[in-house]
Amino acid sequence: MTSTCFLSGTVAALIPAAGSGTRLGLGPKAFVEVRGKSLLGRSVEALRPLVDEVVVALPDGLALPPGVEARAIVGGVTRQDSVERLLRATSAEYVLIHDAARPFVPENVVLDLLEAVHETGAATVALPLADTLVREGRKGDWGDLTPREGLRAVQTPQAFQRELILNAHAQAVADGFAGTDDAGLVARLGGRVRLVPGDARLFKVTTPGDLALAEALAAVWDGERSVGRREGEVEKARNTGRVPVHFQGQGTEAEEPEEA
Ligand SMILES: Nc1ccn([C@@H]2O[C@H](COP(=O)(O)OP(=O)(O)OP(=O)(O)O)[C@@H](O)[C@H]2O)c(=O)n1
Ligand SMILES: C[C@](O)(CO)[C@H](O)COP(=O)(O)O
Repeated sequence: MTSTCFLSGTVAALIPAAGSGTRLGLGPKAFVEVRGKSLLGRSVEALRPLVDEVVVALPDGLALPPGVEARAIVGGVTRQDSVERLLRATSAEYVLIHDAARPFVPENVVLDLLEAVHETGAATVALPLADTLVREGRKGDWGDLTPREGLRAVQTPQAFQRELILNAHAQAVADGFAGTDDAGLVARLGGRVRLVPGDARLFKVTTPGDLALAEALAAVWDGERSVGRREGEVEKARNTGRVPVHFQGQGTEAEEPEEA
């Protein structure tokens, strides 16, 4: 059990990392390195101090990169399959589902999410849009303008009571519904999903251009860590009771572990 003031159960970070990275074109994306550290390693490193255990879904036949401290299982054919397997591989009361492909995770965002999930059972980070939005028309020309007010770009991490999101996944399978994220599976059943303000640094590394951006951001991000600023923030949060778990480093029991 946790020693939180706002969550009374264990929390597992579940990281789908079993994609093939087709759009990036450098092999399985989670293993691609930015300034000497894999995207997966960066995601695990950011979440591990804030949760009870970290479980990762990997492509069949691949092992965790050296130094990445997590439990690994074999992922599925789609992201949704991989997440469903991860959900069955933990018995934690709460889960934080996070794409390995989003390597920069500000801890204040995670703490906000965990606070929100206590109230609603489901929460995601979502970013207001800054650009004008238009649907492409004929011959690649300007089509219909889409008002951007109220629109949000959905990111990860997303936080859930595990039973709630397990049920939403089971219902999606039963309905043959393929979603693009997990919060949407709860929302399609009428469940409430709290939106927590996102962060531009949580962008998903998808195309080669994103990798260049990640390299540039990593230079700043790693610099902050090396002077202890980010760890200091976690310590401060822990001392004020904002970190929702004791972090003893122990895992929770898996229902159907399929070790990678
Ligand atoms: N069968 C799959 C497909 C995707 N993912 C994970 O889901 C996250 C988001 O997926 P995406 O960015 O689309 O990654 P890829 O599927 O690797 O990329 P692409 O679609 O370009 O092949 C990634 O961390 C990816 O590893 C997964 O665990 N299992
Ligand atoms: C889950 C997600 O990151 C939320 O924005 C996104 O939908 C994943 O999409 P992908 O095409 O599987 O990368």
